[in-house]
Amino acid sequence: MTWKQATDWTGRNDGPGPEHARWHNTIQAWTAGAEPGAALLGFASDEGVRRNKGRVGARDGAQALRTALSSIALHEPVKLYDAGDIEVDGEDLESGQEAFADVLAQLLREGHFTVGLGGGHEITFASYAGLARALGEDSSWSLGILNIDAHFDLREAPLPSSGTGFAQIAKAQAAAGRPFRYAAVGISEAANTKVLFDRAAELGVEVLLDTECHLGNLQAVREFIANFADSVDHLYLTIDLDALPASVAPGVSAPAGFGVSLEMVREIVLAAARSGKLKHADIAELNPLFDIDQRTARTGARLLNDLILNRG
Ligand SMILES: N=CN[C@@H](CCC(=O)O)C(=O)O
Ligand SMILES: [Mn+2]
Ligand SMILES: [Mn+2]
Repeated sequence: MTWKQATDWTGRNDGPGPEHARWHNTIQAWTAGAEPGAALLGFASDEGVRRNKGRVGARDGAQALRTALSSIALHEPVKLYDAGDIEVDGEDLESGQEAFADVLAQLLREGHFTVGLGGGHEITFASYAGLARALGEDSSWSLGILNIDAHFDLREAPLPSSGTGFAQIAKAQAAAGRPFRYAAVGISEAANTKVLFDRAAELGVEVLLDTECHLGNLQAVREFIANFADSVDHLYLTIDLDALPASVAPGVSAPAGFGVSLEMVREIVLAAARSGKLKHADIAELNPLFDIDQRTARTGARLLNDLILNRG
């Protein structure tokens, strides 16, 4: 594991001052004790997708998201920090997740809103571990996990992977005597076997299918998110870009044949951001090797920008 703290931010520059603000001339390298703001932490990992027999390349996802964020214009003052990347060494995913959790816990304790940049969806167990560390090891808090994803990622497998994250979290929460509160939104019946649906039911997972997530159903979807957020102390939002249609997000390991529209995913992201409960978010599965003209990276970057600017 390596913590690469310095990352480059460059982009179109139209001049000085807040009227020309973009991400690249606003974001600063994070230093300990900085005034609270939104802090990015990358997780450069291919190992979860490799173990899950997917097409690898997500390791470079965090940097591709930064490139896509760079020239996005900022219309209001915002404190943005980049805490760099935790780089997984070879097959040692577990040390990387541990290191990510450590740095994330420090950022959370310093009062930042934190944003994890994957990497495959194995980032979710690292995010959870960091949140658990920052919230404390007792059982006095409840954490709601809102996953926008075509997949449950509730696999039982000999090794942790990008497909096992929420099963790992369920076990860790049970071991700590805390409830497992998991809402999965955008789930595809075609992309999850009956075994996975049965496991989700056993674990009390709250589910919205991809076919239910459309703008005609906006009120019900908003209520689903609001009810879920109301029922927990803290919210963690995780966005797997493969929830989006393959035309919008081709640069992922497992592109969706149907998918949830970008408008709808943005509504879900905004509902989570405005809940007043959101502590941490991450975005996963961007694989630049399969992206077309930065389509997936730009979509992910826009969602992150809107999430960060709409926190309530
Ligand atoms: N991160 C999760 N990935 C999916 C991959 C499915 C596929 O390869 O089709 C899963 O394990 O279910
Ligand atoms: Mn996933
Ligand atoms: Mn997925």
